[in-house]
Amino acid sequence: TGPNGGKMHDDRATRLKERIHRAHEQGPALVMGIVNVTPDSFSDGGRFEQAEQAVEHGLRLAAEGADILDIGGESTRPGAQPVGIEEELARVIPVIERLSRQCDVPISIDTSKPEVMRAAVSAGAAMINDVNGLRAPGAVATAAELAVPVCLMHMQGEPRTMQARPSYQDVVSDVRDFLLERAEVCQRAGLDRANLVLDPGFGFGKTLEHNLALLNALDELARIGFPVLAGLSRKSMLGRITGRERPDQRLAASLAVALIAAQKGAAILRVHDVAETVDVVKVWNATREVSSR
Ligand SMILES: Nc1nc2ncc(COP(=O)(O)OP(=O)(O)O)nc2c(=O)[nH]1
Repeated sequence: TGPNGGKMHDDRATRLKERIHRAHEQGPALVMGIVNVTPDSFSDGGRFEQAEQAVEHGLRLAAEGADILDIGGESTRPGAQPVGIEEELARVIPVIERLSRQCDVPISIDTSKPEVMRAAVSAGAAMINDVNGLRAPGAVATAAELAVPVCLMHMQGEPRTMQARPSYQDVVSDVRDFLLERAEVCQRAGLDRANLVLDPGFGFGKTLEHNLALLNALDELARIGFPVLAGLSRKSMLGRITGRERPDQRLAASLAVALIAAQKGAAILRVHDVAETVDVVKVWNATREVSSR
């Protein structure tokens, strides 16, 4: 990207950082729409069809009111197999390039690989979302160099094995300590504290009880001093509670936990169902304004 390209990214990243902090300090929560560019997320079209469908999906979520679009090329579902760098780049970069040109909703790259972070920001992404908390070699240095908002998420183990036997001394304090330690490491490496977002990682090495304890303690996490991102949408924990086997049957449960997370001070809600979640946040926000008059 030329100098102005870089400038554009900086502006988008700076504006996004400010919006995240406003959501953290005074609400309402921002809605982050999920755009998965993984073979299992679309009908078995080829590479081009996949990118087309992902761009269309992103544009639809933007039209529904998404404040951020989270683009991911590697499934992190329990049991998921890792994806190589070239494959991940081939999936997400074309989508980010097209989306960042066709709509002005800021884009977040959902990746743990430094090379993908760099290429995605060059292609127009304004945020990094790392389920691995920047623990890959070179990830912290790369994020420091890119200087965009970064979500640090807690995961116990790795997607392939994390749900085998999750165990904690005390899940809330263990997760909080991990996130604070990652935030410390990032700040020591030169990341701007104002760019850091923390995420307890619902479903990432947690039993249902662990997930519910973390949801109940979300206000405690939100008081640590960093904006909090909550990713609960359609997750299997909701299936356990409601008996809804299929993710697309979990809209009501997803909206319930989105409201709970918003009320507990989450700054960003990462969801599949953008239009519905935007309405939930609007209704909640309207009641807040009345009470403050
Ligand atoms: N920051 C953050 N990023 C995430 N990325 C992927 C998934 C995986 O969610 P899953 O339902 O397995 O798949 P997806 O939501 O990508 O369809 N969850 C999170 C999360 O909770 N927080």
